[in-house]
Amino acid sequence: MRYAHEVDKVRTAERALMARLPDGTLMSRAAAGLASVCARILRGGRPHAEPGLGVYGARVVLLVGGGDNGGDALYAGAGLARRGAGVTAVLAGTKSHEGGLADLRAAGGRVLPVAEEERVATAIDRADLIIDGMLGIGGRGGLREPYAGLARRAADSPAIVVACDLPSGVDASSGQVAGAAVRADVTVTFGTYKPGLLVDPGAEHAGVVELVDIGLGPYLPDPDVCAPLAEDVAVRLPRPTSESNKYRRGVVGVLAGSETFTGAAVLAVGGAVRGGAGMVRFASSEHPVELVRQRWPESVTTVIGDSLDGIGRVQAWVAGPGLGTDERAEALLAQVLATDLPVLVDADGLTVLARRRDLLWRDAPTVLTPHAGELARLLGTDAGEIEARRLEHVRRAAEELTATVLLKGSTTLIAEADRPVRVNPTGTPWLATAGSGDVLSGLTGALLAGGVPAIDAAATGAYLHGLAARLSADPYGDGAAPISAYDVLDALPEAFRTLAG
Ligand SMILES: NC(=O)C1=CN([C@@H]2O[C@H](COP(=O)(O)OP(=O)(O)OC[C@H]3O[C@@H](n4cnc5c(N)ncnc54)[C@H](OP(=O)(O)O)[C@@H]3O)[C@@H](O)[C@H]2O)[C@@H](O)CC1
Ligand SMILES: Nc1ncnc2c1ncn2[C@@H]1O[C@H](COP(=O)(O)OP(=O)(O)O)[C@@H](O)[C@H]1O
Ligand SMILES: [K+]
Repeated sequence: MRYAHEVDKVRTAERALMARLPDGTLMSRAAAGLASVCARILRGGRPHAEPGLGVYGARVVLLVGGGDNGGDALYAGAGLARRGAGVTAVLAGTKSHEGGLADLRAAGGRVLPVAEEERVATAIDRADLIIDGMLGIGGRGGLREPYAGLARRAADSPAIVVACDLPSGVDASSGQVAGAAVRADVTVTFGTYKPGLLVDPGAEHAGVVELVDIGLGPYLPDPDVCAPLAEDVAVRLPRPTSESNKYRRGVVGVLAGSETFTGAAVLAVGGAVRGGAGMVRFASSEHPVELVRQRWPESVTTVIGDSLDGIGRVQAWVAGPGLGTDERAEALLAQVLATDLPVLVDADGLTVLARRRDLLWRDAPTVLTPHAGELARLLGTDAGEIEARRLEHVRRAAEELTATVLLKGSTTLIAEADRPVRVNPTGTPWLATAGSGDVLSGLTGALLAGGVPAIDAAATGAYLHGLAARLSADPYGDGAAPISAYDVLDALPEAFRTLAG
């Protein structure tokens, strides 16, 4: 698991640790870690194969802000200068860290005030590696000048950009980017991950994130956000044993589809079948039932009117994809939510819930899987607000709706009240294709029916779904192609194997 802490918690832990250490120890640990990652990059090691020219003679530019983030960059620059790099510090703050500046000068580094525009521009354009030390966890809001201009120039340079602690302009606690921000190839972060490095839009500005241990661990409280690694997810996968039978593996009920929308039902049932359900019971009107029977003959289907009576026993429900939003849909959804079973509500089901939030007053686990537009309807705000501050909104939704909320999008987030928000690390933008969300609902429903707790089912479902999409869009890791929701379904067995293997 990768754990992330918000700024106030990082600062409290840093204070507690600093009180036990000689002055400057933490900064020198941070700077040494940063310098060693930069040296590795210059030598051509992972994660970058280029430029591989070594540290000696490499042209390194430091973008230095007025705070301690600039101090880290200056000390790291001094370390690289001592190994033979040609280091130029561009001083962009109203002041600069004195100790760091003295160390860089003593190591033979060059210093340029930001006002020397032409020389600064030339240095950035010719750099092999740029360290962004403008703002760290002290940054607030979008970058102001001259930082914003330097960030733009760095983006146009062919140099590898390494962010110190976090890309300047990214809000450390939320991942919000309010205006100009640095786009890094690699971010070297200190002590713990920051939520803004894991959650978009911040995450996509951070590139590959490397954590440098500065000894903060024992002083950090529970994390605010965490991102599971493959092994964390693998242990949660339900696996059949010799004791298993189809009922014990979990029977999932799927209430989806309507005369108008049939495809969503076929895809949701497919997700449940491929998600490892022992049996899928599908309830809908005539046309979708006919199509599901043709495509998934292994499912048990029932044509229903406005009652679910006689469907048979299930251990969890998936309700909503293609269901419609009329009174019949509302009545059926109400019946599902009146059970004491885990229920996942998606798509049209969420639109119905936006006007019937009372249906969520229940004791059994409820998982909601909205995209930003659906969550906006549920919370009475607009999708742009949600996209800009995903973390805040997914937390708010989990609390207000008393449910496990999986917010889909460029980084899928999963929240439950009083627990760290989980960030899904898999996925690809190619997944943004109609119907792929229906696959996720069926898949997650199968995990719920298999007895996986709601937050783990949602996190595991999102992980497998994103992995299947990657395997299908870019199976050889050498170039991606567009995929359909069906391709995601077809890649699910491979995703399970990859994870379990
Ligand atoms: N503490 C420790 O033990 C350790 C800390 N470490 C390092 O310290 C870093 C935190 O350092 P920090 O607290 O000095 O804040 P930092 O991010 O450098 O700059 C804040 C300054 O920027 C300014 N500013 C803010 N927003 C702005 C904007 N949008 N656009 C332009 N300017 C803006 C703001 O100025 P103001 O607006 O207040 O005038 C403020 O003065 C941390 O990330 C890590 O790298 C490591 O060494 C490990 C040990
Ligand atoms: N920019 C993106 N990057 C990665 N994944 C994305 C992006 N946008 C959407 N997705 C994913 O694509 C899927 C789309 O689901 P959804 O919006 O419900 O579509 P549908 O309702 O048509 O099935 C979700 O799993 C979502 O997380
Ligand atoms: K930075």
